Amino acid sequence: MTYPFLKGHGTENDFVLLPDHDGSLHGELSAERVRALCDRRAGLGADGVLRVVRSEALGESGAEWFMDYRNSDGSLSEMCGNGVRVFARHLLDEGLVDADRPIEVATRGGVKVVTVSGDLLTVDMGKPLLGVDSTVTVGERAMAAANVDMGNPHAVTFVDDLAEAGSLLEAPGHDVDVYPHGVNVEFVVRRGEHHVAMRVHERGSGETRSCGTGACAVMVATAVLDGAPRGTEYRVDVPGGTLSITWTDDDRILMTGPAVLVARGETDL
Ligand SMILES: N[C@@H](CCC[C@H](N)C(=O)O)C(=O)O
Repeated sequence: MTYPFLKGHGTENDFVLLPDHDGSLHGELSAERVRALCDRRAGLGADGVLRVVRSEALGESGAEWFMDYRNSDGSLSEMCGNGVRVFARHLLDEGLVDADRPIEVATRGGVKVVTVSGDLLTVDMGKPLLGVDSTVTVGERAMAAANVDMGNPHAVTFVDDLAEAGSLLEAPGHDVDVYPHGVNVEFVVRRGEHHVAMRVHERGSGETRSCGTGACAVMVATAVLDGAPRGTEYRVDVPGGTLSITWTDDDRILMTGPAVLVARGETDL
């Protein structure tokens, strides 16, 4: 069976997009197929898959389009911040939405609203939830970590040097009582006023070059430590680029960054 695909990325967090407007792929997209698509040697290679489907085809409501996100190991996640921007870029390129109007994208973590300004897209990521702090471990070393839920779970730990995260070939250890469904772990260093840099180990995908929800969690944890007033914009550098993030007066997180599509073709699913 051949199937159309696109390849895109947001700050080098890369995705295979599968346009499936009528939802006919539903039973076909097994975890095994997702792993095969994301395989960087034997497949197309990606950190995750974005299935582009009309909500009504899934019996969902809330927005016309639903982002069915899968990690590269085939697992589901509630949300993908970079993915939402790339998803919206695809809808724009295909003329399926209007750049002058807010674009609504339903996700397992609720409806996200995207606005467009040239090459940059801003996502209203919703309200962050601060949970119980815990520790993450790298090798023998335990590090205190802030707990920020951006629709998906994050543990944010501050370090003096990003090399302290180690190779990240293996997932950092985490407290399973605090994160029973696994966690994305961010390591953060200060770069300047309202400016940080991070590395991330993503649940289900390993180390990636960017994580949008992770960058938002990092911004929230940093702003709390700083006692920063609402409305302060933070710059969060990731290995694949830079995201700008603001915590608004009405307790919402706005994330701005690029999203590009780089290829299209057909794949043997
Ligand atoms: N890269 C994404 C997050 C993808 C989901 C994550 N791995 C999880 O399992 O929660 C982003 O840009 O937010």
